[in-house]
Amino acid sequence: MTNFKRPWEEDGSSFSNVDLSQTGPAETKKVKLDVEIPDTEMEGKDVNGRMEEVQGEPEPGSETAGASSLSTTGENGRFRVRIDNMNSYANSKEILKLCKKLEINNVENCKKAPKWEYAFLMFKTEEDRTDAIKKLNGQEYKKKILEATHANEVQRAGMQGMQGRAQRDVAADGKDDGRTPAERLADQITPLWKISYEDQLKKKRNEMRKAMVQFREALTRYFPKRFDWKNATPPPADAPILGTEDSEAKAVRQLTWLGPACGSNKEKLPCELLEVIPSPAVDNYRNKCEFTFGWNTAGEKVAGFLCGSFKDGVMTIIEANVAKNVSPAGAEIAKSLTQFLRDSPLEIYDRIAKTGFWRMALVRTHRTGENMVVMQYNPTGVDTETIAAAHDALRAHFEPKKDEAGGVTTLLAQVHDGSFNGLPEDAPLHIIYGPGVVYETLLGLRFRISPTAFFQVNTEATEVLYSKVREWCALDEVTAERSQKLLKAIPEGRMPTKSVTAAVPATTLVSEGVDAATVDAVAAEGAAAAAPTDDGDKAAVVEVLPTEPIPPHPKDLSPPGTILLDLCCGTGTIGLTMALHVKKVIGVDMIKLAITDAKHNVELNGGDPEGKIIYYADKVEKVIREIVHEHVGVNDDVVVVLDPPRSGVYYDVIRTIRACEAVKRVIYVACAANQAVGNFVDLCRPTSNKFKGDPFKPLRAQPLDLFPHTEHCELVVEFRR
Ligand SMILES: C[S@@+](CC[C@H](N)C(=O)[O-])C[C@H]1O[C@@H](n2cnc3c(N)ncnc32)[C@H](O)[C@@H]1O
Repeated sequence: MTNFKRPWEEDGSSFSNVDLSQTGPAETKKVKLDVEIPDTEMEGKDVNGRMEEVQGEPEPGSETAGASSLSTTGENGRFRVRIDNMNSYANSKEILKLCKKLEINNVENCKKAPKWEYAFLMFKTEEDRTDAIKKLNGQEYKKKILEATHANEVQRAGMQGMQGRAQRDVAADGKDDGRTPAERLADQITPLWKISYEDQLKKKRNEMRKAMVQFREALTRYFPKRFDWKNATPPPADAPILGTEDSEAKAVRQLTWLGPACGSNKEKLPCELLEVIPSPAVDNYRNKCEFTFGWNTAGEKVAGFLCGSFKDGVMTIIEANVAKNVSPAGAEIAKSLTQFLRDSPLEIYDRIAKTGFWRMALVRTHRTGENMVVMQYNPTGVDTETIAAAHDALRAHFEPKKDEAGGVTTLLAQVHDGSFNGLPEDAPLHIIYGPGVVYETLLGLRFRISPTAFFQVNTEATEVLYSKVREWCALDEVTAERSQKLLKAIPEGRMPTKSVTAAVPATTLVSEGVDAATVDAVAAEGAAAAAPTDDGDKAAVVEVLPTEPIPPHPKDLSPPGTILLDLCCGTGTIGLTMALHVKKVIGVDMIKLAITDAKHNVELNGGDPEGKIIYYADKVEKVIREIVHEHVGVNDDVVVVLDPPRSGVYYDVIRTIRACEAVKRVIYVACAANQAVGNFVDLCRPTSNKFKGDPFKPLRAQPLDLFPHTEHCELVVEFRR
């Protein structure tokens, strides 16, 4: 049993985006965005909330596409050449070498992403560009004949650069494949829009299955080579460990559950993967959108979605109402924003030239009828009077209709001169009118949402998600288990045949470290759980002899109830929907405004007279140890709900969870299952110096569709140990 390697050591490549444990925090990684909707807070952010750096082609339809794009023309003094029929494996270095060989001078820059079959060269002068085209056109390179042309020209016609290019390019590009710009947008932001919802769900389940296969494969790599894990019988839980155990022996002992687990379902997955729960709302479900400002194909100012990608040289803004997932209220507000932009004397911001004023808007629309707009502008070079006038114009445009259906109930402005094309958490916000926040209801509770706080974008589906999480936290089960223990401890023969209320004298339960109040509370809880619900008067009171102490259940040593660690809690939604059923809720989120909301939400929903709800506004990896140390007793029952951003949590969070013996259940809510596999593996890998504590096992996995028409799917996995 030598040469044992951990999965991540063997082959980083196949798990490059899940190996949080070996490469350090995801914050250091560059992750290519793989989503279509650009505007969920954590979309595009790493576990530390910073923007992920996009490699290669920018996110289609996203703000990033515009931001990182190069000019398709002589913008900013650049004259561009497009080279087609390029071998997709060629890289920019090689192309620059070719230029040198062909004596093409003054190449300013070369742009070529791995899969592109074309490249762009940039020159300072028209002369250099013409010379390059002459030399490159018809040249054989890597067994292909190159075609070099002027990159698309722009007739600016008085427009800002990028949008002017967009107008022309979309028209030109649309001819290529016959799609209208609206269809292109739909393909970008709702790529599954053409297939039936039923087929979308099948496709999503298949993606979830693939992630679970990855998970299984990663686990099997801990076994010794040629170990027949599929047919091995797991050792009994209480089997003694003989002598010292090397890592492979440990893997065999701790992971052999995998064979029977895979054998128990026809897909051979480490646990049952349930069918996808559909979203109650299939269209118009988004309660939040970010609208980009620019020009449409007719050259008119518009607030909508950035369509196309830099790779195709296509950028334009498409009206929001063409997107299937935008709410009607959101589309109406986008229309109103469009009108505002057309009336405004201030220019739209040009991401290439970095000039202009109006940048983008965040729009939140809620079932409560409350709608928020955050209008972002670039203050550079604009005097204070003009800015004050811009605020006044905004107020004058939106406030009169604020009380009408679909009206903007609160309007804010964000000042932002940086290059990040979203709503930065730290850029100043001014409330122009209204409370500066909106409210939403979930499972009968009310939640306040600040502009930069995370809130799930599909409210109806979120209720389904949270109900599932609550169900799998099994809080009732813990109560029932505890009362079962109490009942079992009642001597045989004295057990009544009917349901009983176990009234346990405090003295019978007292054991080391347990005070009488705790014992009474445990007994009361057991009694309540065991009491008949339909036929109260049949309850018999059973007396337990003080001479026959009830063996303490580990959980009974602590005050009754469960501690819920709501890690990455946002505005506190998950924790608060369960607060009544637990003895403590500890929520953590790195966005300060989200935690301010969470605290406010506690008050909004009846307060916290017992002081059992505690929040940390910090990165979970920073505070998890402190939380465990401060709040968790060795015999507590702790359930962790982990709902991190796409890239998962830093592996140290998983290490701490594992090392805390009181954590018996982890409910992992993954918004990108394939990227959560690293965390899944770290929860379940055999015990080691790095990952102390018993491993968890996955019990079941439930996909839920929160994003119809897109490729995203939420996956809830229940882990226990
Ligand atoms: C997918 S959201 C879930 C939020 C919440 N559970 C909900 O359902 O609304 C992920 C949350 O993780 C937070 N987050 C991201 N990285 C974090 C980190 N390193 N530490 C703590 N919170 C983090 C984000 O601010 C965001 O609120």
